[in-house]
Amino acid sequence: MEDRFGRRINYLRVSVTDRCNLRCLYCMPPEGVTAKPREEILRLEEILRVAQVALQLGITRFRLTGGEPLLRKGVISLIRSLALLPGVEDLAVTTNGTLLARLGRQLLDTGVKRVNVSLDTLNPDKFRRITRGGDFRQVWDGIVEALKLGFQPVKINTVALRDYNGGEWVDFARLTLEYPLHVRFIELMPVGTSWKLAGGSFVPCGEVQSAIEQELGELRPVADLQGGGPAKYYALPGAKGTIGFIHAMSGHFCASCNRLRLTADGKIRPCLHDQHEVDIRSAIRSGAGDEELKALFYQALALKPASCHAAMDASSSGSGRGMCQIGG
Ligand SMILES: Nc1nc2c(ncn2[C@@H]2O[C@H](COP(=O)(O)OP(=O)(O)OP(=O)(O)O)[C@@H](O)[C@H]2O)c(=O)[nH]1
Ligand SMILES: C[S@@+](CC[C@H](N)C(=O)[O-])C[C@H]1O[C@@H](n2cnc3c(N)ncnc32)[C@H](O)[C@@H]1O
Ligand code: SF4
Ligand code: SF4
Repeated sequence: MEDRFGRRINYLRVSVTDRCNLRCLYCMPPEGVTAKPREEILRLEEILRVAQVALQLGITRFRLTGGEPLLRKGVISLIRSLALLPGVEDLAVTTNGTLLARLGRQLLDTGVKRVNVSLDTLNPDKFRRITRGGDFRQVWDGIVEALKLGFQPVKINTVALRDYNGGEWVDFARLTLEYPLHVRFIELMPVGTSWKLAGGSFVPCGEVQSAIEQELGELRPVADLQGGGPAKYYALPGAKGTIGFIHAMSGHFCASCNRLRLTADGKIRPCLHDQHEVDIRSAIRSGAGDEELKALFYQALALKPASCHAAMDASSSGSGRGMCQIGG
């Protein structure tokens, strides 16, 4: 599929649940988000149906996200079915890692080869603070298990937050010397309203890169790692892993955007930062055929903006769905 700006769209981010077992302060409000009633959430077979239609349209890469995707009942069997669909070239999961030690083996057996794990601090107390109660050890054990099992690449997503992990960027970078981990620093984005709690901690990736280079020497650019995302990758001399930067705010990458999103409640969302959505759930439930569902994808494609400068302005008030409801 190609959109009206000539961008090739071949990637669908699928949010399989709006629930999460953490409440990261920039993603969720302190009281959590009221989960949608179960009947509003796409059933597993409905997600598969959407994926089958997407494949017919040339979407070949899929990422499961959420909320916390590994919390969704039946997610392993969903992933196994997705992996078996003809034409799927890339299937990956973005997770907070809390269930990875437990489910890693089953996940690998589905055919998924790579995982992205979110981790914003290496300090258990800070981790508890940022995630409002999470256990650092669970996530770290999950990451170690993923490496042991042979997931490749294992990427770490770290939102750069001056007041919360400002002293740790170099420690994260050092991880790539010791482990074949790919640490990506992400700029905080104004999505929903919760990000505002951490808004004052926004740091551009350039500053993180300078801090790392000052301490550990120049970062050399490396070829893109396996993936379909916007990160730019670098490495330290002799490192086993890489360091990536996702300049979502300071140098956005909309001109090469390749993706659509499917929310847990069955809406195709053309852009992370734009409130437009196309309801595919109602169509599926009223018995629409593949051609009608394809038409909804084209409708979403037509709504895809060239970029979202206004919404991505850090001074934006933020509204609409939060990251945990869109899937990042
Ligand atoms: N602005 C913007 N941010 C995005 C987009 N896609 C992913 N991100 C952000 O990038 C961060 C990492 O996303 P991941 O779920 O790990 O996915 P990815 O980086 O696309 O994955 P790879 O395929 O491994 O490259 C998250 O904070 C996302 O919100 C996008 O299209 N636009
Ligand atoms: C919404 S989470 C969903 C998947 C899973 N629960 C996890 O944390 O990996 C996906 C990604 O979005 C990132 N994220 C959430 N809110 C963000 C924000 N306001 N700005 C930048 N990244 C954000 C998280 O750090 C995570 O890496
Ligand atoms: S970033 Fe992921 S783990 Fe943290 S609250 Fe949001 S959905 Fe949950
Ligand atoms: S902000 Fe929207 S257009 Fe830009 S890269 Fe993200 S999803 Fe694509």
